[in-house]
Amino acid sequence: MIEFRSVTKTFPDGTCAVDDFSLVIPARKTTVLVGSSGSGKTTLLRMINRMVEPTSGAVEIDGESVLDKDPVALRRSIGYVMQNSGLMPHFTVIDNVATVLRLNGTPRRDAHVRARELLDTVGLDQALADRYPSQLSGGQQQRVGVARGLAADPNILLMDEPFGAVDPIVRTELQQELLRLQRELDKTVVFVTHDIEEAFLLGDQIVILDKSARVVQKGSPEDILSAPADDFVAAFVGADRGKRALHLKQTPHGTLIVDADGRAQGTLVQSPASLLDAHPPRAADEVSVDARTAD
Ligand SMILES: Nc1ncnc2c1ncn2[C@@H]1O[C@H](COP(=O)(O)OP(=O)(O)OP(=O)(O)O)[C@@H](O)[C@H]1O
Repeated sequence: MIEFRSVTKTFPDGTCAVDDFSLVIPARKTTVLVGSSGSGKTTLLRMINRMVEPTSGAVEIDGESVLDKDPVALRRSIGYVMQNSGLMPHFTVIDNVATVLRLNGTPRRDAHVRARELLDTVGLDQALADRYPSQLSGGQQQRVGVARGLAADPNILLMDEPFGAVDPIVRTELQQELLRLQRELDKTVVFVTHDIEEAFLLGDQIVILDKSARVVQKGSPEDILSAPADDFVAAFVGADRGKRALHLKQTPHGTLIVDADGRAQGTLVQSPASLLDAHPPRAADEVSVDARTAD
């Protein structure tokens, strides 16, 4: 478990990136920090591995302040994946993945064996092992970045907009891979994005941030969608528009589900009434219809 307690970060130029931020990040779940540019997401992430130190307050991992840990050892024990992969251009793929293991003292041969296993883990062809980063596509580079982040088998994986710079198709592929990896590896993942769709897809816990990392709302995707805390969140998650604003439409052949533009999104395969009879709701978010999507 990671915990922020009343954390503030003011940079030397006076910029207050984070103001009195508190949050519990549960172990073995994915927590997504989502907010617009400059809301302090990266600063929060970097305070976990001490790449940035708080001005006041505490960041704890399993009850121990990160400030009591050796910063280098701490950084090597936490996986970190950046937007532009952050690979070393003059290192081959295999050497990039093996870097942390080598720094931790693993002999070269063993580090390479483990690095090759990691290429499999992230779905990369072994044939790419001896290439340089510039000889890979953006999506492949991000996979190498993830493999490198996982190399030391960290309990915690920090991911800073890791799929921000790849095209939408590859992005969807990488998101699905991350969901698969998370099911297999069971890490504590802290993921930063400004994309609410990505947050809803990947997050067990979503934290919506405004300027200076003010927490506007936190909860599961269901919590947030069913009860947006205010107009800012409702607008941010698009609860009232597009494919999230769904209506039932009766047709001669059955009930359709249409979006805000009237486009068919799916069919109703079980009526809400029979669903409710079978499973009385405990919370508003459980009142849902079983829809077969059109695409
Ligand atoms: N080293 C620094 N010195 C001064 N100000 C900084 C520094 N790093 C970040 N900031 C400022 O702190 C604020 C938060 O930055 P941060 O990078 O954490 O936001 P972010 O939400 O991750 O943004 P983005 O989505 O654009 O990456 C911004 O106003 C930024 O300009």
